[in-house]
Order: sequence, then C-alpha cells, then structure tokens
Amino acid sequence: MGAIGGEELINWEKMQEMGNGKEEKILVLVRLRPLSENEITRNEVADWECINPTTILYRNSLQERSGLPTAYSFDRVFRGDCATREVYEEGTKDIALSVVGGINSTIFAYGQTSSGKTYTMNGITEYAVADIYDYIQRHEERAFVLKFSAVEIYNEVVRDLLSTDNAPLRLLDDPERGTIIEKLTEETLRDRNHLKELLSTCAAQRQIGETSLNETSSRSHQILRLTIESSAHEFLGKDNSTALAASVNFVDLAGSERASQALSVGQRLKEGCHINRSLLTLGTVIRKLSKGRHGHVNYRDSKLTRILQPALGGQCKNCHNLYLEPF
Ligand SMILES: Nc1ncnc2c1ncn2[C@@H]1O[C@H](COP(=O)(O)OP(=O)(O)OP(=O)(O)O)[C@@H](O)[C@H]1O
Repeated sequence: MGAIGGEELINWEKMQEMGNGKEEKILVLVRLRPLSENEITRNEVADWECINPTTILYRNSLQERSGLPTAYSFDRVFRGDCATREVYEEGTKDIALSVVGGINSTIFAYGQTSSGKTYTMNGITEYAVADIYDYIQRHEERAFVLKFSAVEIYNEVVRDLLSTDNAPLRLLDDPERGTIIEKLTEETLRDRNHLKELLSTCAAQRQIGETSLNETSSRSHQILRLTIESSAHEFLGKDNSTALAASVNFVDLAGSERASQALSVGQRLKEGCHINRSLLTLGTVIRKLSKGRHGHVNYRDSKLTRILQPALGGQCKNCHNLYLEPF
C-alpha cells in the first residue's frame, strides 16, 4: 500500500482506484510473535526470521532434508519485536479506513493457536476505531451514522456477541444483500466510548476453551462488523449524491493447529474439525477470488464464508481485503 497523503487519513484517489478494481485487492501480511517467557525458559529458538520487509526465512534444519533455510515472500512481513502500532500503520490502516470512503474491507487474522491472532486483532481494532472517530471529528461537513454488530461461530453455530441470549442465529438469503443473520443485534453507536464498551462485552462473551497449546485459546471465529453511513450536510443535487455506506470486518479466526499436535480428543477434536473445515473453505474462496472469480465460488460450504460473502466480493464491486497471518 502507498503512503497516506498529508492531513487526510484517506488517499481518495487510491480508494477510487481500488473501487474501480485497478489495484490489488487481497494483501497478505505476516507478523512473527516474540518467544514467550515459557518458551525462553525452555531454551526454544525461533524458527522464523524476517530478512527484509517482504521475506521470511524458515530455518528448522531438523525438518529440512537439504539443511538449507527456505524463504517465503509476502506483501509485508513484521519482525517479532515490532509493535502492533507498526503493523497497523504500515499494513492495515489504509484498509481499515477505506470504510469511510464507502469501500468494504475485511481484515483477517489467521494462524496456529497461540501465534498472536487475538493480540494483534485487538490492537488493530482499537487503532482503527480511534482513527475512524478522529476522521469523523475532522469532517464536520458530513453526517455519520455508525453501527456495530458482532458474532462468533463456534462448531458451525452462529451466536450474537452483543446479546445475553445464547440462542443460535439463523442465516437467511436476501436476494439484494446476500446472506443476512436473522435477529442479529446491530447497535447504533453514540460515541467511541459506547463502541469500547461493546468491544469489552464481546471479549467477555467469546467462547473460550482450553487446549494444551494455549490456556486461553479462542476456539471460535469472531467477526466484528462496523458499518459507516455518511452523507454531506449540504444538498448538492440529486445527481451529485455523496451518500456513502460500507462495512469493515475485523475477523479473529480460531486457531488452526493440527489435531495431533494439540493432543485433541472429544470436544476439542470436534471443535478442531469444524475449525479446520471452515478455514479450508475460507482459503479456497480467497484463492478463487484472487484468481479473478471465474466459475463457482463455494461460499456456502461454511457459515464463516456465507457471513463474509458480501464483504469478500460476492455481491459488491467495492471490496478490499487483508489476510494477516501471524506465525
Ligand atoms: N506480538 C506479541 N508481543 C507480545 N506478546 C504477544 C504477541 N502476540 C501474542 N502475544 C502473547 O502470546 C499469547 C498468545 O496470543 P493470542 O492469544 O493472541 O494467540 P491466538 O493466536 O489468538 O491464539 P488462539 O488461536 O488459541 O486464540 C498471549 O499471551 C499474548 O499476550
């Protein structure tokens, strides 16, 4: 992504180009996690190393027959000692903020259990919300309405994270809007503190399981959706309508560990199967979309991809997505 110009948080020309499909719409970033205190105590060493801003090296010589490290390239890679602020500023800010310009966007965190997905997404969501509100404050010429909803998908069951009612929610097909979630709470936000309160509610409600890899592992996918509608206060004529509406999704995916590695049995194994199947579907959908969306895209194979279909490009012209992959 290019630099953001001057005072503006948004580079409008760039947004227009993205909306017109002239620019890359899927970016993949990798963030390495620093070793935890436990890992340091066990004398573990990191297998991965960033050698430049777009390349990481895998050097686990035990598993490499050739003994040579393998290099992998991504749109951007971040070292273990970089702050979340840096990941946000350099990798995700433009994408999160494209929502105020009327462009749908989605930021996913994908990776193995305990790789730092929730840590990274919490920080990115917080910075994005602060920037969006700062932008709104500086644009008094427009009227903004912000709406927020949040769901988790656990074992292919969808639940409302803003409701104390734990009942599963149904997905319905709307001919205009694609998949919609029946009876989902959508809060109209009063101010940024209201959103902070709702984010705390979501964190408390999210299904937490315990695995042998991470004591507070998230075994569900979480989708936080912020929808922003805006229009100019001044009427510019019906042919010059400036009304904009778009959503940004912050998606913290469940951990993708192998069943054998996590010593999973019973409920944990069932969770792992659902998680891996939905991640596989998401991967297939993203791969097909990145190749130009020819032929059938299997959104319907999991609840995760059904819910994200409008944002991923199933129904919209203006979409922009980021795949953030902590190792
Ligand atoms: N960049 C980082 N710097 C410091 N600590 C980190 C970083 N990333 C993650 N951690 C810590 O590592 C632990 C695991 O992180 P986190 O819970 O975010 O992983 P996760 O990928 O979301 O795991 P799961 O899929 O099981 O929910 C947490 O204690 C978190 O505070």
